[in-house]
Amino acid sequence: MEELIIATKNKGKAKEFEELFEPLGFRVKTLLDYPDAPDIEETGKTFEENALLKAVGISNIFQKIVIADDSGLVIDALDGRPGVYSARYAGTDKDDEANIQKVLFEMKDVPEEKRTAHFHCTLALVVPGKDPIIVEGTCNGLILTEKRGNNGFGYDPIFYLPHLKKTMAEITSEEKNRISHRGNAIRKLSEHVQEAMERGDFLS
Ligand SMILES: O=P(O)(O)OP(=O)(O)OP(=O)(O)OC[C@H]1O[C@@H](n2cnc3c(O)ncnc32)[C@H](O)[C@@H]1O
Ligand SMILES: [Mg+2]
Repeated sequence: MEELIIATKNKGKAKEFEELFEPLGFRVKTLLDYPDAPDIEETGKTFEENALLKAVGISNIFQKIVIADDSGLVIDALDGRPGVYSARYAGTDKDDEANIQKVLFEMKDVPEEKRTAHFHCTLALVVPGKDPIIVEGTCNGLILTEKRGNNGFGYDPIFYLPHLKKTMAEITSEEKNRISHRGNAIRKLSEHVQEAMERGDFLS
């Protein structure tokens, strides 16, 4: 079985990558399996720049095929914030609760029809010695005024999917993978990964 390294330390993302890539015949490893891997600073101004920084940085260390995910919540009424700063919006890195409370506070006077938002995911696939491949996925929704549901991670409890009448934290991970920004991006990328496998890029 081919091993795929995902350059993430986010447990929620790691679970979704496993669920989406393992049925395709890959053994998914993340940086949670390599605790000594360095933190790559996300100094980019776009999702693409940060995804590339993480994928290239980790691929250079392991000399293996690496995928990185840079993602976030883009809220129209907040001019696109938190955007690339989604993980650290409230200051400390990856404090989901503080990030949600900051968004809810900033959105407190925004009427329902203006609470539109989307999740964005950019994936970078780096095969050593080859040009990187970039794909994107999005998922549209509305920002609620309070949290609902316990599944998922990050901003899922305040991200409402009107067609399902549920938040991203009230649906199962199978349902989330079918419709999410990450699911959509991974489905696009999986074709490139299969092609790399057929070319023999995984043999090293
Ligand atoms: O950089 P890595 O190690 O992959 O993990 P991270 O959590 O820092 O990931 P990002 O830098 O890409 O920041 C993305 C943030 O956007 C939010 N986010 C991304 N995808 C999400 C999803 O599917 N559901 C809810 N929130 C999400 C969440 O707050 C993440 O921490
Ligand atoms: Mg990050």
